[in-house]
Amino acid sequence: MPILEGICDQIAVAISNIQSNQEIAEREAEKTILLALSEEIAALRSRNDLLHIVNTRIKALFSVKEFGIAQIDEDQSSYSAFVMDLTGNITNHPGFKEITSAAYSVNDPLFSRIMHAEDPVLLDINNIAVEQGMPEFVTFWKHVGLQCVLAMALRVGGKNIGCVFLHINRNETEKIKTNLLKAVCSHLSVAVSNILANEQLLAYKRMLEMENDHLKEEIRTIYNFNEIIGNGTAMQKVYHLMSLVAASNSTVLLLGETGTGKELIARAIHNASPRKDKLMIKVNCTALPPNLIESELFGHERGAFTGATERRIGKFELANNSTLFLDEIGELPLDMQVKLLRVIQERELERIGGRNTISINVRIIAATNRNLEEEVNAGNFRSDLYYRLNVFPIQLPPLRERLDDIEPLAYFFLARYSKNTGRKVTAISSNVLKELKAYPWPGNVRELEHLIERSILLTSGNVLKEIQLPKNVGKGKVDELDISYKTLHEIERSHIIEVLVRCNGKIAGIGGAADALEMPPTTLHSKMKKLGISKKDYFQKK
Ligand SMILES: Nc1ncnc2c1ncn2[C@@H]1O[C@H](COP(=O)(O)OP(=O)(O)OP(=O)(O)O)[C@@H](O)[C@H]1O
Repeated sequence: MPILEGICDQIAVAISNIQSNQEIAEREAEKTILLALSEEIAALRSRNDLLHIVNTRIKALFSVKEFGIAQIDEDQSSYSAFVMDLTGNITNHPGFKEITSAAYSVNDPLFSRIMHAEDPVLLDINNIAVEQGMPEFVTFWKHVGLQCVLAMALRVGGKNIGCVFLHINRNETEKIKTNLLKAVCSHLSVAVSNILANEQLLAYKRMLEMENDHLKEEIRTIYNFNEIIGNGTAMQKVYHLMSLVAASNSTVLLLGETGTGKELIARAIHNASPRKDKLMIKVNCTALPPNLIESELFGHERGAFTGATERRIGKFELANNSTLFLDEIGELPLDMQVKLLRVIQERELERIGGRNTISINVRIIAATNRNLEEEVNAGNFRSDLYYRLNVFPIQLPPLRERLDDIEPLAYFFLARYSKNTGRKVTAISSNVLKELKAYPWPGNVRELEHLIERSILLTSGNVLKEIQLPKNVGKGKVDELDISYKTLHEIERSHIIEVLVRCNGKIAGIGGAADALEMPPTTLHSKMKKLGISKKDYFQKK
């Protein structure tokens, strides 16, 4: 017998060894599963990601037929579905949608039991009494014939955040490894918590984006920047700066290439300022010969100089309690720069030939397409005036850097000039839009405006299918391009027209354009004839 006992002992040891080895192997397998799961769970961001992982990994692990994860809602008094398995037949039952979209009280007897348990709770659905306060989905479970549901609380840092429900067949319940299920649930808890945090972040982001859109809209409407077209990033920056400076009295310096909308922006700033009830006064510093600029800006008394037959109020005085827009400030002659600086600093002026000092309250907006810093370094612009003007610079982007704005601008001008010309051109072909976006626009928005105006006149149907863009225009410096953009003939013509406008159309005699241009009236007449300048050019402009 002792031999038999010995054999039995050895068999027992062998069985025990086999069992231990099996357990070790199983534990190793579980560890591998959990490790893989934890890596996947760390990477997931959305409910769909979670659904995918549960469907592909966890379901098979515990022979789960269907599953659902519930979350405790923000108010902490109810719970509702976080994710639902939609792959099984249960989804086809009437009432599934209502049951899974409802919220239930965290104090119901079923949920309380799950939340207070440390281990998974096995629910035999047939035997659950539908007592008072039981959530409605229990009746639904009975109705659709679920056998057993294994429920386990989800917790993060000791705090209940929801629970998982696993539908399994009765004969599978024995095989469930409680410790593995608990470990999986702790991973699921982290996943649910991460997803909720991520969703909250996205919600904040969306809210901020909406607020931002709203603020942008508010800026555009309150400050009435509506007539300015273009909503791209570059223009958004401009609108933002405009809204910051509009209400103040600060001097604004608008910088940007020709035709980028400096005057438009100056008007919008004025219209958004407390001075909006008075007209903004504009002075174009290139339009007048040096000897007229001073009188233009500061006015003159009668008899102050030859030709001063009347007292003249200068633009500075006209702009009192309003805004003075000094366009092309970079062209102002050096001696005028000194005078301008003095008036800006002292806030008072004297008319030419006058004896009284006149106090003025003027807000200055200056604009230039020159690089004023370079002009200062070259000695063409006084540094002290530059610092006085450069209080709040706003740089306007060239059109070639605002590709997103080209289409809305083109349509804006299409609507404007179709209306003006009585044509019904309502669309722009995609080829034309492509061409517009590829062109470097040395003359910026003004050039686009003129091109659309011209093209409308040449179009017969209601779609703009052809445009004539200048050839061989590179992306070089705009100053260089300007030369090819405006001919000498055009410059001379527009300069003479400007002077005629200032001189009220008077050509000869004291205060006449010939005098201002320092040429005999006969020469001016013949030049006007050659350049095709007629009365309508300078009287209409006024
Ligand atoms: N964003 C815009 N939306 C609508 N129209 C615009 C826009 N920018 C410019 N324009 C139009 O383009 C033309 C030229 O604009 P504006 O005269 O303001 O440019 P500018 O930069 O002052 O030109 P310059 O430097 O040659 O004086 C105007 O008819 C103006 O209304």
